[in-house]
Amino acid sequence: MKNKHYNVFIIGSGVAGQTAAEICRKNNLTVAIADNREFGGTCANRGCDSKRILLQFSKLVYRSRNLKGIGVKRVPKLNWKKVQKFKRSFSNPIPPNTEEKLTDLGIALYHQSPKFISENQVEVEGKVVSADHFIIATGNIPRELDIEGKEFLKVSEDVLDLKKIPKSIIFIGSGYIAMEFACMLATLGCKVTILERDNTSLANFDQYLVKKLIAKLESLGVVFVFNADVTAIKKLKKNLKVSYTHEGKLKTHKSRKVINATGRVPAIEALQLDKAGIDADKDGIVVNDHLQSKSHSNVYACGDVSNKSPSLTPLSGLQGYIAGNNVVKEKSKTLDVPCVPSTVFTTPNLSSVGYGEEDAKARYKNVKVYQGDSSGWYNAKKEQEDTYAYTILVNERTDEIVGAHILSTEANESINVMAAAIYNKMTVKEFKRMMMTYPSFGMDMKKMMENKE
Ligand SMILES: Cc1cc2nc3c(=O)[nH]c(=O)nc-3n(C[C@H](O)[C@H](O)[C@H](O)COP(=O)(O)OP(=O)(O)OC[C@H]3O[C@@H](n4cnc5c(N)ncnc54)[C@H](O)[C@@H]3O)c2cc1C
Ligand SMILES: NC(=O)c1ccc[n+]([C@@H]2O[C@H](COP(=O)([O-])OP(=O)(O)OC[C@H]3O[C@@H](n4cnc5c(N)ncnc54)[C@H](O)[C@@H]3O)[C@@H](O)[C@H]2O)c1
Repeated sequence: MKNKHYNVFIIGSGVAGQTAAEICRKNNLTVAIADNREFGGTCANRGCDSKRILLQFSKLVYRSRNLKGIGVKRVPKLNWKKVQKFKRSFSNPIPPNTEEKLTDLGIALYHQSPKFISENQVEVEGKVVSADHFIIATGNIPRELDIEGKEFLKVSEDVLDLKKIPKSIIFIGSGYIAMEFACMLATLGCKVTILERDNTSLANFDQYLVKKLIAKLESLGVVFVFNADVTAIKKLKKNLKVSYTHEGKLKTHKSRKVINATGRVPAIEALQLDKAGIDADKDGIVVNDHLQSKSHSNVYACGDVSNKSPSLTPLSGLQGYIAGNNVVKEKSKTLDVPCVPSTVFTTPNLSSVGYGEEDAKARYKNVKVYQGDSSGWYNAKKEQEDTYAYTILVNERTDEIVGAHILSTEANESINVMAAAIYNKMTVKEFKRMMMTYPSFGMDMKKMMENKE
């Protein structure tokens, strides 16, 4: 078997792996990167980017429907084949472009899953490769459901590649993935059923807003079954039959497709981490604030696969930057993330940054909760949108904004203003002093923080 040696061997070519690889290479280290799928990672190939391209079409249909009869004559009919072609015009070039970029930087590429065979060696493509440092950036993969008929389950990337809108679909789970796709497919005429094990959706989001989002999706035809425990899937002639228990009774529901949206887990199984003494738990590879493995100091982990959550693209990029720099100069960077904004890209968006109500109340003695329904406000009414609401949390002692949660058609953008405010420890008074454009959802946020009594 041939032997090779690099200063740094990186596993995974998503945003985390690529960011780390570029930093190491630009600092004149010899670098190799391995991926067992198409280069470029989840977000660009089969996640965020492709999703938002598809969602803009269902949003167009949704918004035209709201304005039908008051200026819009006909709701647009989509040519799904062309929508998919447009999506592929973004995703197809990702793997060759990524490979070209990395090769041009002088980085060696491997197209297989490496396996650790010792503390500083992996076996890949028939070679034994050793390295001074390893960076593991393998991301997350869909959680496997161990039920009868699991071979009939599809996952998020199958939804992204749908050749046509199915007549009916079941999502198991109601987190980010299920809610976004359920919204898209229901808007486009698919009968959507959600079977959720918990008693609510999006458990980590503000539940005052989640309730309103569930009601919105129900108005689009989505059927939610909470406290449902899926036990089996059986193939019928055209449909799949899902069996589940609900309130102590065994029930069944049929649909054309069944999507496993029960969460994503760290992609570590193929790596033989035990051979190198690298510790991992259910959240991923156990790392310190320098993203260095706690059990093996020459190994770093970054992105979704590290045990530092949440699993979102901007945080993976940041972690790749930290891991890469720490390989170049040990302990030069520390992960310190004050607040990470995120959005569930339903229509309307549910966006969140900073503390939730419960955590804010645990952290601060007195928390002022500004909460309300803004569906009667100009910005919602002009779009004929019936769902617009907010929860904003303020530390009463200092007047500092500590959390913001918004459900609106533009929440994905307006939450970034709130992220800047929280990051810079702005008080309500300072926030209100800022000039903003008019009319805008930004201006609305000042009004949200008015005392009603
Ligand atoms: C449908 C969907 C929608 C999403 N939408 C959003 C969104 O709107 N906003 C957001 O912020 N985040 C979103 N995410 C999450 C986001 O995609 C991830 O947080 C991000 O891509 C993680 O980047 P990463 O580099 O850590 O991992 P990844 O991008 O997953 O890269 C890991 C790479 O490692 C490779 N790999 C895995 N195992 C091995 C192995 N054994 N050997 C070699 N290579 C391996 C994989 O093939 C992959 O290329 C979404 C995810 C999904 C699935
Ligand atoms: N807009 C975004 O930023 C975005 C979009 C998609 C995905 N993501 C990332 O991908 C991750 C995975 O998304 P996801 O939606 O798959 O997971 P999730 O963790 O957000 O939600 C999973 C849901 O499935 C439920 N569940 C778990 N096991 C179940 C079972 N056996 N039966 C029924 N329900 C079950 C959970 O209670 C939960 O509600 C997210 O956590 C996020 O990090 C982000």
